[in-house]
Amino acid sequence: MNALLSATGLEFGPRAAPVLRDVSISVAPGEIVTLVGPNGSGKSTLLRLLIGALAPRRGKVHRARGLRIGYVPQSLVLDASLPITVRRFLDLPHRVSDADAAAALEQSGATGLEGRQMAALSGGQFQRVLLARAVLNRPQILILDEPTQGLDQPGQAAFYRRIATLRRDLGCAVLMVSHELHVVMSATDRVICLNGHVCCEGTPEVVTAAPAWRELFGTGTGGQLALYRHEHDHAHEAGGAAHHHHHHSHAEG
Ligand SMILES: Nc1ncnc2c1ncn2[C@@H]1O[C@H](COP(=O)(O)OP(=O)(O)OP(=O)(O)O)[C@@H](O)[C@H]1O
Repeated sequence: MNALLSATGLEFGPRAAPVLRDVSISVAPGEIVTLVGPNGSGKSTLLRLLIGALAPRRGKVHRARGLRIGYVPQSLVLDASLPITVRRFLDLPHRVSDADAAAALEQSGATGLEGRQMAALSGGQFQRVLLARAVLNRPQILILDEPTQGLDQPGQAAFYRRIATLRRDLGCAVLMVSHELHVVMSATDRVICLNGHVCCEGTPEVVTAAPAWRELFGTGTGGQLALYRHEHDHAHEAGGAAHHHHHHSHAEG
């Protein structure tokens, strides 16, 4: 397989208490891969190793030659005392044309926000602007670290639909971290469950049946997933009724 991005035998953190041990991963062109795992299981660290922001103690990361990565970090704290408009934010770190900025905003569902102050955006708008900045790089792979953090459930669902559309339009692969298991499962080609090491990986169906998954997330998840899939098969993509419906079927189990 010609992976866009891959890693083998990654080790990170102190030997006595490794954050990651023997982690191998690869992402093929066009696929959507989701990393799941408990807090502190090394998901963000793995993404940062893959983009080259951190160096592993052992192991290797391989990026396809000239690979264009669009990275959306888990959080970005902007100094509210330094005003910056969305348009100027999109010029960081490289200036872009107005046409490219407008196109990226449109692709990210943030049309017309150019003149707004970054500090005045809602959480959902902020995430979409971060996504627009990642899209500007014409990425072959989008790497998203908990992109829907702080969004309500309809907001999350809309965000994942947008990711699917972007994947189709840009032809890019997507590697993301998420805690929203039920939504992720419906929007993902492959799931990798991380807990310092790769516990299990595969299609959503395979992973949720794995004993390691059940240990981490309990058997309730399987039931919720079945419910979600059932509803999802009935295809109600947009509209408040669908969200309402989903909300009920995803009560904690
Ligand atoms: N540069 C670093 N050096 C050493 N340890 C680190 C470094 N960065 C993070 N860690 C540690 O690695 C562990 C995993 O952190 P990480 O942020 O990767 O987890 P996560 O799975 O993304 O968690 P969450 O779901 O809470 O976001 C944490 O214990 C953290 O303190």
